[in-house]
Amino acid sequence: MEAGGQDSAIVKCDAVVKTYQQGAIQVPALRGISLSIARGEFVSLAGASGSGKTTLLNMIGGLDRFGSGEVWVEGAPLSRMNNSELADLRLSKIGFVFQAYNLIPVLSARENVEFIMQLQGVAQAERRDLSRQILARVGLAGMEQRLPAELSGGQQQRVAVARALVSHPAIILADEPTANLDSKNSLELLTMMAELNLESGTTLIVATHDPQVIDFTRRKLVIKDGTVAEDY
Ligand SMILES: Nc1ncnc2c1ncn2[C@@H]1O[C@H](COP(=O)(O)OP(=O)(O)OP(=O)(O)O)[C@@H](O)[C@H]1O
Repeated sequence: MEAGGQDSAIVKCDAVVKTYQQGAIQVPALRGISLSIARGEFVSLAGASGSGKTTLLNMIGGLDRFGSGEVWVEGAPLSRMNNSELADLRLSKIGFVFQAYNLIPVLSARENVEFIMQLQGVAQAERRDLSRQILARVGLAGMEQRLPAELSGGQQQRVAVARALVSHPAIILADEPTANLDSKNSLELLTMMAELNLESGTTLIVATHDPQVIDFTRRKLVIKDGTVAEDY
């Protein structure tokens, strides 16, 4: 589907299939996912455990390869990128809020936020400035020097969101960002993400089981057995 890259979608998937190989067994995770997400949308990916939400985020984020179909990010087809091009795409366009990329425990909140910018080659003075601003923006002014263990779960998630946001990625992919948060902290985090979405036009794609998150997002894609079962 060559035209997939030409329209205004920031993320587009066409018939994406992903099968994991576990020893001799093939585990189908995505069985033909097609979707289109416009710039600036705030979308939840809902669905039962094992339905394929995390796998889909991994495909969109260029973290893993799909078997067939195509994923376009800002019009660029990921299947045609080599690993180093995928790494560039992740670093330049995508912010991740994933449990698997938790905060680095020996780095302060500020250092955690600066880490990605360091990889991106942002100069130190600018890193300081930007990390201070974004931490203030997520309500953590005065806590910049704290280690993750010295912050609450909700505050740690705010640092993770700040880290994902600091370099203004076009897209933020979040996997269960409210896991381990109570409903008050979840709502605060969601409100903050929604404000940032409106202010900066960042596209947010959030995989979740949490009904509070699903209610909150403007668009909901329900994933069932590796396909899009509902889009409303
Ligand atoms: N690395 C892997 N190797 C083998 N099978 C995998 C792997 N990762 C995921 N799967 C399988 O792929 C399917 C989809 O998994 P996925 O993690 O995408 O679901 P999910 O909707 O994110 O689930 P959850 O809500 O529990 O996180 C499941 O059957 C899962 O067991």
